[in-house]
This record gives sequence, structure tokens and C-alpha cells, in this order.
Amino acid sequence: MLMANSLTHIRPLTCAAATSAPRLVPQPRDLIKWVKTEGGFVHKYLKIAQGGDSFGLGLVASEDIPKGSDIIALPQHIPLKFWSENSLDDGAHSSLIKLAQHVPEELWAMKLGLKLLQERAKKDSFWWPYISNLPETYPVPIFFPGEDIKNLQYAPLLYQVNKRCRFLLEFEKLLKHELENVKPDDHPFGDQDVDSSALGWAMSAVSSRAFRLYGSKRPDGTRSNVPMMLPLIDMCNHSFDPNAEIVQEEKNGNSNILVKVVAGREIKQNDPLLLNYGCLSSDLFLLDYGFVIQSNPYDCIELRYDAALLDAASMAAGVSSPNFSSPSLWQQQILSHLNLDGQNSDLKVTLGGRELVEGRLLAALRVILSNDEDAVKQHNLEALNSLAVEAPLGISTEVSALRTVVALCVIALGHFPTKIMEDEWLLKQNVSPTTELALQFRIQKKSLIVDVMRDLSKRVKLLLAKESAP
Ligand SMILES: C[S@@+](CC[C@H](N)C(=O)[O-])C[C@H]1O[C@@H](n2cnc3c(N)ncnc32)[C@H](O)[C@@H]1O
Repeated sequence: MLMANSLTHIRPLTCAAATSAPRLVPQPRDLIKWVKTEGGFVHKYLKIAQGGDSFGLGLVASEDIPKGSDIIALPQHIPLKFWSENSLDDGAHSSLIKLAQHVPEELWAMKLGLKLLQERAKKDSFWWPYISNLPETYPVPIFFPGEDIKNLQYAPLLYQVNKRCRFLLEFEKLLKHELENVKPDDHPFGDQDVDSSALGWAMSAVSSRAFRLYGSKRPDGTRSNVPMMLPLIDMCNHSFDPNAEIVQEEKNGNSNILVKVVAGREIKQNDPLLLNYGCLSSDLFLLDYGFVIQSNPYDCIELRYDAALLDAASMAAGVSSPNFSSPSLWQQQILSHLNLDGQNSDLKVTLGGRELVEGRLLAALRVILSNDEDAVKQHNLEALNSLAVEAPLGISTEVSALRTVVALCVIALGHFPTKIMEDEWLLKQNVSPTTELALQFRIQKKSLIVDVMRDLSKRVKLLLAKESAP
């Protein structure tokens, strides 16, 4: 928690503008004009406006825009990438490359963030009109006060937040060490100090705004996958039901790839332009983007496949002597096929999302609770993994398996220190924006568990009704 506290404030660079999303400078350049001046295309009915409750700014149609229209097109030199066509091959660039080598692949946003910081520190950066339009702060958990990190109440997310905070603090030290004796001309940040707060700002700017798109062609004809910041396009807010999409268009062979936003359907006057950022869990939306989506259909909760816990859950569900802790040899073999047993097994399983119960967990429950080797061997793993395949090992095994999951849900809910009703009450008090996000997040997690329980209980009822039908 202390680590996160130390990242609570980013470098105070400017005074905040009177909008819900203060920008790096109070009156930045007109982004639409800049894109047009640089040879980009912007639809005449597009404007930047307040994006709705707590969305910050967004893009809005000032008149109806027909389906299929090009709305924005950026020529190749406008997106900000780690390797840009217009990067100078100088000492500062080589120092940046060296620093980037210390960033783990999973924190790719920090790598592009280094480039963003370099451009932010440059006096005459080509991208300054874009950078000055970026938000001054990001409501992501690495900047939450310690109390609100605790308020998230969900261990897998707390783990990720702490990991990112630890990385930023370590990286700050590494940067100081590596740049100690660098000549001012070779300094990647124009001889300016970069601390963990500035690194956190850059990492969050990238994680909340960058898109991974096709890069230039490799010699074998395939294209690399390159994260890039897309000025103006990144003013679009998110929806799982978007009205626009990003397409890449090759012009003149390989030399110029346009990145475009095209209307996926008619966009009515005053409608916001919305893109789908991806089918992501609520953990990623909060960690990378700093917002919480109500009833996210792609959210799930993580559990550990733990034999003792499963025995306890099964007994609570009415199974007389479950053998998760002592599976027979044939059951153990199936568990290793499911990667739930043996060296390097992956014991992280999930509930929720499209699958409702992760296939590997469902198959393990069915197999262990069945105890009938012949019956199990009549099915392939695909069938055992699927909730859509109803009761492959008989109704009584299926009921035991589903009830065990319901009991697991009860146990998981018990790990949260507060109940949904208490959280909802707290949300109605005058809480800070970060407390509000933490409360919304944990309400969503708990609601997801309740929804899984409700769905599975319904399935159990239907199965029992079928069993007792004449
Ligand atoms: C790519 S930027 C979009 C432009 C941004 N609203 C701005 O003011 O610059 C992504 C950020 O917009 C906000 N945002 C986008 N979609 C949202 C949504 N559906 N709900 C809440 N906030 C959203 C979040 O702060 C997110 O990190």
C-alpha cells in the first residue's frame, strides 16, 4: 500500500482546466485542425465534446454520419510508435532502446510510454500538439490511495496493482542508475529527472489509449503487431456495442498504411463515436483504462484449483465422500490432460464470462465426482469441458458438480470483507472518485458470483425436474 501511496501524485506540471478530464496544458492545440494540417482526414461532422458521465472527453457527430463513411484517416507519420519512421538515430534514441530492454513483455505499455515521455520532454516534438491534449492524470489503481487499493477487495487485482507499483519503483531506480553518467545530448529525456510517478503517467497514458495494429511488412510478407498511439482516434470512448471500427488501409504498396475509423452503422446527430477496446475482463478495464463496466459479459473471477477446498465445497453441496484429494490413477491422468495435475500445471481456473464455468474445472468436477471410469471414457475431453453438453455422466454427477461450483461461489463470496448491500450503501455516501471506482469494481465482482450461482442453481433445478419426470 505504501508503494502505491508514493505514486499518488504525478509531477504537477500545469493547473487543471475546468473539465472533468484536465489536459496536460490548459488550452492545448486544436487536435482536429492539427490532424488535418498533417495530411489526415477528419469528417466534417466530427467534433470533440464532453463524453458523458465520467467518460472524460469523446468524439461526437454534429450531424448524421451515414454507415460506411470514413470518419478519420491518419497517414503513417501521425501515429506514435516506439520505432517511428521519423525517429532520429542518435545517442538519446539508443539510450531509450537500452532502457526499453528492461521492460517485461507483459508491460509493453511502459515501453511505448518511454517513447511518449521522450517526446513529452522534447521542446519541439512533432507530437506536442497531441501530447498536450492528453489527460493530466489517470484514475488507474496504481495511483489510488492505499486505502482504496484495499477497498478493491479482490486478491488477483491487488496482486497486479502491487506488481505494477513495484515495477515502477524499481524501474525508477534503474533509470537513475543507467542515466547517471549519460551526456546531456544522449539523455533520452532532455536531462530531466523521470520518477515513478512520471513513469506511471506514461504507462497509463499508453495502456488506456494505445491500439495494437499491423506494423510494416516483414521480409516473409507477414506483418508485425505494433502498439501505437493514434491521435484523435484515441478520443473515442468504449462500448461493447460500438458504432465505429478501426481499419488499416494500404496505400501505394507498403509505403503508407492509413489508419482509419469507419462508421459501422449510421451515427445519428449528437451520438458519441464508440469503439470496442476489446472483450476484456473488468480487472483489465480498471488496471489499464481506469473505469468499471456494469455487467461486463467478459468478466470472470479467478479461483485456484485446490483439492482440499473442492472436497470441502463438495461436502457442503451434499456429496458424501468426494475424492478430490485422493483421485484414482485414471482420474489423475485426466487431471494432467486438463493441466490441473503434475509439474507446471496451471491451477488458475475461472468462473463467469462466456463459459460460466471454465471447461477444465467443469471436466475435473464431472470426472472426479463420477467415479465411473467406463462412463467417463465414453466421452472426449471436449464434451466433458462443455456446459452445453448436458449431464454427459448422468444427472446425479452433474447435479453434484454444479452444486459444488455453487458452494465454491459461496466460499468465494465469503472472502470479501463486505456484502453488496453495504457496498451499495457506501456508494451513496459522498465518497472520492477512487473510492467510488473501488466500490463499483467489487460490487461487479460479487454480482458476477451471485449471477453464476443463480444460473447454476437454475440448471440444477431443471436437471432434477427432468430426473423426476415420469
Ligand atoms: C482512449 S481514451 C478515450 C478518450 C478519453 N475519454 C479522453 O478524455 O481523452 C480512454 C479513456 O476514456 C474513458 N472511457 C472510455 N470509455 C469509457 C466508458 N465506456 N466508461 C467510462 N470511461 C470510459 C476512460 O477514462 C478511458 O481510460
